[in-house]
Amino acid sequence: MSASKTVSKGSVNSTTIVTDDVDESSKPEFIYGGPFIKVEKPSPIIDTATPFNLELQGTFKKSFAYYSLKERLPVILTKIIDYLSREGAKIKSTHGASDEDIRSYIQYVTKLKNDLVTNKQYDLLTVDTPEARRWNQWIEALDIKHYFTNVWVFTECYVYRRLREGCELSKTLKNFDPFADQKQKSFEGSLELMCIVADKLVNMLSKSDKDKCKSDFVTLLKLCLWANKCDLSLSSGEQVFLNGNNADGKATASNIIDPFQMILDFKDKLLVDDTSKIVDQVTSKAEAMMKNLEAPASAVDGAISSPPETPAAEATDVPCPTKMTSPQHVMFDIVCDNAGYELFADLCLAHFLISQGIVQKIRFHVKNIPWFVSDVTPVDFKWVIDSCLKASYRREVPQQPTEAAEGEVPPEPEPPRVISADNLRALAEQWTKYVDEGTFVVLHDDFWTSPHVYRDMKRHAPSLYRQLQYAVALLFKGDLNYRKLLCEKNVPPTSGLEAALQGFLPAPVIAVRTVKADLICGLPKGKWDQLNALDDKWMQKGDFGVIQYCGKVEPLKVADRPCDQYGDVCRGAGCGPRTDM
Ligand SMILES: O=P(O)(O)OC[C@@]1(O)O[C@H](CO)[C@@H](O)[C@@H]1O
Repeated sequence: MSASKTVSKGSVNSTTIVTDDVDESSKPEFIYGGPFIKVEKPSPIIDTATPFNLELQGTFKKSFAYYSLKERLPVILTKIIDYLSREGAKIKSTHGASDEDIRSYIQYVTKLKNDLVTNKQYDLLTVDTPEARRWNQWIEALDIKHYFTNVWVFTECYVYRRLREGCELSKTLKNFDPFADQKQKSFEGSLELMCIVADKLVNMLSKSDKDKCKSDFVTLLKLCLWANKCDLSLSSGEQVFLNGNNADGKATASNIIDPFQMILDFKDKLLVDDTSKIVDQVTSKAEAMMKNLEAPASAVDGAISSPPETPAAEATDVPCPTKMTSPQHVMFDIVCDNAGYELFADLCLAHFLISQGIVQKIRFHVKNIPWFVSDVTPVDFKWVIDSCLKASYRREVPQQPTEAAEGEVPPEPEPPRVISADNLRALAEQWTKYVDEGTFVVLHDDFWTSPHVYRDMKRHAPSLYRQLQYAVALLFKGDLNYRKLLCEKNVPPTSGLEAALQGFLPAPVIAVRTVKADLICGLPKGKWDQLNALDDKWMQKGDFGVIQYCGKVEPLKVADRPCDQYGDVCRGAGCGPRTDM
């Protein structure tokens, strides 16, 4: 490891990036009463991969966390700086910002990047909001407050939270999303894929027999999985093409990329496939819940579907969640990941579940603030549906001519295949209705943009935990959710999901994720070694995927803590009419 820091030019638009090792061992230190002298301190960086059963962190030099903090995240920050410099005029006119506002944000991001690459201690947030104060308490409670030395997920979340703070501190940039353009471009680049999927989805929506329904449900789960390849944080903002190789990934004049065909082509890359179990369990649990809702409360074994002693409750009031032990609706929850094509795929699954009558509501959990470049925010949720609604697309693809047998007249050429946005627009129209009538509910709890792993949700966000307990199942999309489900711990790859969740059991968990970080569970014995032998970077590329299920659930009892809104005076109802329970 070099004794002194070297600074070299980074690859992105000539912005300077510190590219040597994070090395704290040779910093001069002041000894009281003496001159500045060199004090050798042990380097925090260890030349190894993350050992099993430890949390991922940037100090393991052979881990993706190290590479990510050293190379990827600084590039993401540099791109924001470049974007602000390049598109300053546009940003100023959209947000009514001044040159000074843009300059201040650039300075803010530049300092953040320098602090990251030199492994400084986290700064406290300076905005004064209850949520920022909570962040500061979490930071203050840490034993280790350095970017590389603390747990990777904390550092990454902290960096995205700080990016937000830069906007919060500005008078004019409060609604600025530094990733909005990238998300938009990625959506536009996937338009043809969405048209192709929409054309097939319309044939899955009319009420079908049990077998077809099951096979379509399985297919849509797999569609959702491979849509998770389209993640702009892994690619540092570059557009991702679905069939792997970015250069070859574009559809050409005569070639169509069909996401349904990809499901078949990628069969061997799906390392854990619990889809059949998921479909059986979700459908039977949903059926049981539906019966429960239809039956009068007294007829249902032990279930209190409305709270006891609620004389003043309005018929339209939803009982207080602290007392309610069964939900008001049969609901399926999607903890979303990326906007654009991935959200589109989630909406397709949601639409299918509603139209087949499997559940009555879908709750989409999204991020409150711009997050990991391409994660869905409430604004993104709306523009994705609106953009589908307005989509205009048409391409005629010539069909391969059929060969004529020797001596026979060649058959008439097939007419070209027409790919258009007609069905896409029709679907989006229905999604708009679903949103308006509350069949699709968009929720954005602050917990999703906290640095906490899901084991700790009950402690940090008890109301959210309780809210999740009413779901038939929780579909966690993507790699970041997976890391938080596994408590950011490099568990032995053959350990089961239930053990890895460490007690996070609000409702059945479905984890759907392409592998983009070096942790995994549920693999068959020997598989991990076999994949490592073929490519030691296989866990960093998003080429492989898992669809995993844990059906173990903690029973939902009357809460032992008072109602969030009314405390001890809560009479069981009166928390206001809610659509999300
Ligand atoms: O959650 P997603 O979108 O599937 O992936 C998020 C991701 O790009 O971000 C992390 C690093 O920034 C990685 O774990 C992962 O590759």
